[in-house]
Amino acid sequence: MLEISHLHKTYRNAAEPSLSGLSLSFGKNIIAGLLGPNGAGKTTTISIICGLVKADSGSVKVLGYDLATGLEEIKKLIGVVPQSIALYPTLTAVENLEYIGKLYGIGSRELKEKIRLYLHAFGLEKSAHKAIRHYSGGMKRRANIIASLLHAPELLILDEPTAGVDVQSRNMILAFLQDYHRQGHSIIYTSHLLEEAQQLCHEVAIIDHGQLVVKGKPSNLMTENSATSLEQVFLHLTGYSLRD
Ligand SMILES: Nc1ncnc2c1ncn2[C@@H]1O[C@H](COP(=O)(O)OP(=O)(O)OP(=O)(O)O)[C@@H](O)[C@H]1O
Repeated sequence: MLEISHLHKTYRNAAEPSLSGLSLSFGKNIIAGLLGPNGAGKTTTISIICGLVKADSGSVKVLGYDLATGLEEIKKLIGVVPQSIALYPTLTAVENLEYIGKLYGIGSRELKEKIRLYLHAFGLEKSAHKAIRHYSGGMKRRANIIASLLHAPELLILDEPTAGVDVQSRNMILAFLQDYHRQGHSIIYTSHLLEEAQQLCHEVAIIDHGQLVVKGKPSNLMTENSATSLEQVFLHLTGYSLRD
């Protein structure tokens, strides 16, 4: 589903590159984890994949389409859940979702039904007509995910979807991701919660300083590094020094 080759990116006025020849690939129909310490380049990579940021060089293929020539096709096939909440705070969940669904050209009957189903699935039906600014952190995150699902993306990309939410919301979000995968979709997600990634992901790529450190199945990485957890593998390979 994803092939990244020799990706370089240095932001304007930045002293250091954010990506320094990153190469990695993930096969189709898996839950993949993109992991790394703060500043490793995860969000930059996601932003390039979805066309928000332009790489300086290198190539990216998403679901068989080359980013350089097929961005419009790619946009139709992927859903991106950003780290920050991308909803209008003064609008209700239904108003936000209707607006986003219309941007995707979804017919109004189908859209209403999808919104109803997803609000129910994400436990938000009672707050459907409440302004987003009155939502709790967990509710905002759940609504943020629905916004990226309305067009039924083949590949769902989520940037720290479970950051800062309570255990109940986290549990719900992870169960949804597993269900979405079972329905035949692919998922790429980033997280700093390595126990979560170990349980959820079929494959993980650990990146640091804008380069791939290692990629593989969590269980294989643990065996290869004589570790009993993915967190041990992560610390072993990326070190203990603070990054800020
Ligand atoms: N718009 C920008 N302008 C300049 N530098 C940036 C910009 N966005 C990110 N960076 C820098 O690029 C590097 C990689 O950042 P990025 O956000 O991709 O890392 P990350 O792995 O997602 O980190 P985190 O886990 O903290 O979210 C960091 O050094 C960051 O400061």
